Amino acid sequence: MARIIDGKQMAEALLAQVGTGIAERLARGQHAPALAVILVGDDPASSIYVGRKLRACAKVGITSRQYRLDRAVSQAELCDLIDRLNADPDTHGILVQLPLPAQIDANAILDRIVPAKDVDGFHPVNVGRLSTGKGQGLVPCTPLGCMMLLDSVITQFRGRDAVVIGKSNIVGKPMALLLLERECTVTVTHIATQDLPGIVRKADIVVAAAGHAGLVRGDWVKPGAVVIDVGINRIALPDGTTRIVGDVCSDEIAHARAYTPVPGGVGPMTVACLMANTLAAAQDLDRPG
Ligand SMILES: Nc1nc(=O)c2c([nH]1)NC[C@@H]1CN(c3ccc(C(=O)N[C@@H](CCC(=O)O)C(=O)O)cc3)C=[N+]21
Repeated sequence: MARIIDGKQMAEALLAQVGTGIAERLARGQHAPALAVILVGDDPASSIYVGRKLRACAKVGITSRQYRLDRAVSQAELCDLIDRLNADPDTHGILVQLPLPAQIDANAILDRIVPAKDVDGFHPVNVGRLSTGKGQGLVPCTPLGCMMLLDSVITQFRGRDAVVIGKSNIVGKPMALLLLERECTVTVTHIATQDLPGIVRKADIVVAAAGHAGLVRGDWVKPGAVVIDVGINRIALPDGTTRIVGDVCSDEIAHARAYTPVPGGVGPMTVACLMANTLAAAQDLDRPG
C-alpha cells in the first residue's frame, strides 16, 4: 500500500522549528519577525487562506499585520502601501494575497516588493536567484513545501524522472527549478501537452499542480512513483455539500510508493514555509552590513 505523506504533521514540526528560531532571536534581544499580509477584496477562499496564515503567525510568535483593502483599490494606492512597508524597518515580510482584482497589474505589484521582504519568492530577483541555483534568495512557499515533503520519502533525486503538471509562476515553474537543482530529469507539462498520461507514466516523481479535480488517474501513475498533489479543488457533492479534492484520484494510486493527501498535504506545508521564509527574511534583514 502506498504511504500517505502526512503534511499536517510535517508542517507542525516545521512550525515548532520556526518557533524555536524565533525564541532564540528574542533571547538575543532582537524583535519578533513581523509579517504584513495584504488582502484586496473579500474573496471567501482568500480570506480563509489569509486567516490560516495569521493563525500560524500567532502560533510561532511572528507579529502579523493585516491590511484589508477595498476591491476597488487603485494601483497607486496599493503601490503606496507597499512602498511604506518596504521602508518600514519593523516589517520583515510582505505578502500580497493572490489573485488580485482585474484593475490591478499583479506583476507590477509583486515587482515593487523589495526582494529581501518578498516572503512569497515571487519577485524577479528571487525568481532569478532560484533559476541560477545559488541557494540565496527566498523560495516560493508551495514548491519549497513540496520539496520538504519529497525529502521525507526520497533519498536519491539524482537521475530520477520528474513530471510537473502545470507551468504557473507560483508552483509549476519554481517546482521544476528545484527538482532540476537536485539533478532530476524534469518534464514540465501544461494545458497544450500531448499525451499527458504517457508522460506521467514514465515519472518517478509526479507533482500535480493543474487545478483540475481528479485529473491524474491511477493508470497514469507508475508503480512505486511518489506523487505530490498540489491541487485544491472544491467540488459539489450530490447532497448539495462541497468537498475539497486534489488533482489526483488518490483512491486509485495504492500502487504508488507514497502520496500527499488533500487536504492535509501540501496546503499546511505552504503555510509553514511562509513562516520559515518570514523568519529567514528577518534574520537576513537584521544581519549587519
Ligand atoms: N501571495 C500568495 N501566496 C500564497 O501562498 C497563496 C496565495 N497568494 N493565494 C492562494 C494560494 C493558496 N494557498 C494555500 C495555503 C494554504 C492552504 C491550506 O492550508 N490548505 C489546507 C486546507 C484545505 C481546505 O480545506 O481549504 C489543506 O490542504 O489541508 C491551501 C492553499 C496559498 N496561496
